[in-house]
Amino acid sequence: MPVEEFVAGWISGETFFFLPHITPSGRSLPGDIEGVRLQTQTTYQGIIDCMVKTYRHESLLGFFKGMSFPIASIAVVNSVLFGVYSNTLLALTATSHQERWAQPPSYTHVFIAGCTGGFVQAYCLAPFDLIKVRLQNQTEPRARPGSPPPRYRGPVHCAVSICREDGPWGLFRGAWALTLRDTPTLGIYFVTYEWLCRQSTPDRQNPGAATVLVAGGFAGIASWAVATPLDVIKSRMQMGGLKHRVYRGVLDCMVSSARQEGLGVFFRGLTINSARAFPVNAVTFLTYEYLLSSWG
Ligand SMILES: C[N+](C)(C)CCCC[C@H](N)C(=O)O
Repeated sequence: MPVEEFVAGWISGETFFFLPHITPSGRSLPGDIEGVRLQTQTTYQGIIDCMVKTYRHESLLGFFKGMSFPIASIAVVNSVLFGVYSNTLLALTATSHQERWAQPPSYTHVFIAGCTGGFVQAYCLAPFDLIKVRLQNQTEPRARPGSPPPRYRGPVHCAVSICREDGPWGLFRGAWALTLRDTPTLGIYFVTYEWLCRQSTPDRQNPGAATVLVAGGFAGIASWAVATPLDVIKSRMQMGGLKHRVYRGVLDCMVSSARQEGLGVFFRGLTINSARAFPVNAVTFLTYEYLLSSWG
């Protein structure tokens, strides 16, 4: 099993976060917290309102809540996604990454490989994502003398508390919704990327850097656009049992959210998810392709 795809996925997942001087405010972290809060809480009127309130109550640090853990986990998860995707394509089409532009696989194969990568990565992502969502939903201001301490003191404390309260399986709360979100949408992710690259590149040639950036960015937007309804459900299921109500399952969560808040609930966080998806995925694909081609 070729491992360079896993390594390239590992590095490319992280690159975006190491470019703060190039994209000072483009780091995806603030956007991420707004998305999660808009989806799970009903006190915000929109992105701007959520940002203003977060800043007022929690200062700038509020925007970075729950992010140290995901940054560490992004490398692992991206490595699993790209590694499993590429090795599944290898199994289906008997072409290695280097041969793939010259002998392009069918879109069906790309879709199946993307779904497989998405399915496997969802289970690696589940505990990290749960901890992120739980920490991001803590709206208490930073600890002040005399004020009650927040429920979770940090990622490790959060993980330990969940294990203590719900057992180790508690870390996989919402994992099924996450799998439903990621399996088809990562198929769409790779199909969009391949399709856009092939549209703007002469037959059987490697795409240029600009093409990879644009195709990667739009692949991110397309997959987030389709994933947003299930992203809302996933975040709500992960918060179940805390201040929020417990749902009997994915369907129950969908029906009762729609009944109480209207169909618009499924599009909460869509704008912010798409805005962060473009730069993150443009850089991810560019780094991935660059690394694999330079390793020959
Ligand atoms: C499947 N889903 C849409 C959820 C994510 C697809 C893109 C993955 C990328 N690491 C990102 O964070 O944007």
